[in-house]
Amino acid sequence: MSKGDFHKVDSSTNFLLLQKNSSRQTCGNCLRLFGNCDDDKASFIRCDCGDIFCRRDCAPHAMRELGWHSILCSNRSEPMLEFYEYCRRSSESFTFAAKVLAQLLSAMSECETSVSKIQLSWSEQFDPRHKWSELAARANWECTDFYEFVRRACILEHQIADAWDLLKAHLNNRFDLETKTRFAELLDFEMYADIVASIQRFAVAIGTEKTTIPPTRQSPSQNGDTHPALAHYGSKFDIHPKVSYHCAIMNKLPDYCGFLLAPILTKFQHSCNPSVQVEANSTLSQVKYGYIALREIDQMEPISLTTIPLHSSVSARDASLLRQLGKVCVCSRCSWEREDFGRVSPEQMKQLALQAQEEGRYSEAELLFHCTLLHNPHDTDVLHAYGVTLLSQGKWKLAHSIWQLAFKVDKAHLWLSKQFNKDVSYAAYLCRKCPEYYVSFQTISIDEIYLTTNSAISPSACSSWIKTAEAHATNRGGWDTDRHKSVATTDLPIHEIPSVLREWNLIFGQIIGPFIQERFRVDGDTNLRVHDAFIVKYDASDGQCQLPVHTDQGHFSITLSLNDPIQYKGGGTIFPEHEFIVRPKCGDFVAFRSYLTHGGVPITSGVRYIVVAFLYLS
Ligand SMILES: O=C(O)CCC(=O)C(=O)O
Ligand SMILES: [Fe+2]
Repeated sequence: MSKGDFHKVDSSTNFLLLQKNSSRQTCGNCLRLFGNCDDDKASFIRCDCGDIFCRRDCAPHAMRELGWHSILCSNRSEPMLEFYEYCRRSSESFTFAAKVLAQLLSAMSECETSVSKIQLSWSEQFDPRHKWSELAARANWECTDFYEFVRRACILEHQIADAWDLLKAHLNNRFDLETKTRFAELLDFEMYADIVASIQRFAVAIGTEKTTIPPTRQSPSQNGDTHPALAHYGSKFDIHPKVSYHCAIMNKLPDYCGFLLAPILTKFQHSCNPSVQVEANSTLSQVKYGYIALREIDQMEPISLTTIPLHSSVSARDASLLRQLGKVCVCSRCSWEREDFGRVSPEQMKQLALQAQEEGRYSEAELLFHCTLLHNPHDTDVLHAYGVTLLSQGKWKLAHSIWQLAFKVDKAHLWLSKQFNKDVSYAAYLCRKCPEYYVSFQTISIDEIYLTTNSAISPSACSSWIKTAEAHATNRGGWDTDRHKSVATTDLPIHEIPSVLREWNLIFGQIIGPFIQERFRVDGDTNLRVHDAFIVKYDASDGQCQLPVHTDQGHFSITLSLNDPIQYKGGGTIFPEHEFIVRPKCGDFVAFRSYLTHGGVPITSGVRYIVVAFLYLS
């Protein structure tokens, strides 16, 4: 499989289970999250018990006469209320298992599948050799006393028997005689205990939301094609209240909403350097899922996924795995972190570095790339990735020099040659002892946000830049929309438009450079360089009209208006933490430190053109 390939898995035995304590409005069947807007409110239906379902797809499926939710609904059922309360106090695995059982019963009521076929397929898929009570006792086992372990397992055995009694009492009331007879073999303690054990062993936490940290603007080629949900899938948690998986998840994952139980999870081995991650499609009433390759996977290489959260140290991961699977991991990442370096080949080091980079563990990635380069100093792909990791840590100067060095090694490298051309296109500004500039300005905030006020660039130059950019866009078949990954603008890089580049370099040397040096107190003899500079087009009627809140890549950023705010409605650069929107007039710019959170306010009519530049000191 190549990196990013998605492999769909066909299986009828997949279950999505909503985390019951989830306070948000989530469909109990497909886990879709509903917002507060009127459209969302109209698209779900609330059962009297409080659970909600998508009105169109999931409600007819789950709430029909023998739908899984109707089978388990606590409304007007004393035993069911007691069951849920008991599970809350003992183990949530019992609730999840009841849902799985109800889904099996519901599927049976719809087709002619025999009970024995369902039982057989369950044991083939989930291999229920392990007793839940022992699995759960091990999951909570911090002491080494075997008798204590056995004592706990006995208590847990009583718990599952009590839970089953309550559930069975409800199901006995719920079904008529004919249905009971038909389902008899499934309404069996052994089957229920097998389901609980499968959940304990194999269910993985899944989430649907992205992180709330403001993204950084990065170009796609710098970061590879990271899958957006990387951190959110494929982590497994002990489903037992004594192991605080709420805390485990809340601390380590940005957000999540439930669990997936699927046969494929039983087939792949765990690795702390996994080759795939599981993805579930939660928009349909039926669960569809598959796995996505996180890197190139050789045909002979066994596929692996993670069954624990990966953001912890090797000792914490060892402890989780021991509790979960009764063994420790010997993957290359664990060997590296245990400082057993002899077991890690240079190729594995490279892979670990790339993994660390994708997961945002940049200092670890830097060290790994460094060691990889000791073995092979001329690997230009590694040099490229090494630069990206340095850049992500704000080491702009070092990153650019590594790329320049790498370009000298391989002048045919596509990305490196593009970067080289860009670097040599932009003039550097050499900071002086006493910079001179004639721009008047206003201070917007004590956090050093400055707005120029006397048209740093003439309005006629601005309109000629717009005309040239539009002509350039027409010639090349349109504006660029994918130069930046997480926060994309509709833009054109300045270094690709020669006449604009010439004028930019003049203005940068005469106005912008001295202004930045003076306002931000940059030492003399330091070079101020351009990491990226581009013309952005916001169009209210077509394409992009706003930019989400983010931080930039550089030491300083500027946003320069190429047309006047009267030519559009809305717009401007917003600094949400300062509760301020800055709207420079044509030819003026706002300058700030790139780490300040900011965004582009939506325009509601007209077109807004700006120049954005990210600058760094070298
Ligand atoms: O629209 C704006 O004023 C902000 C643009 C910006 O922050 C960017 O392109 O990085
Ligand atoms: Fe920005």
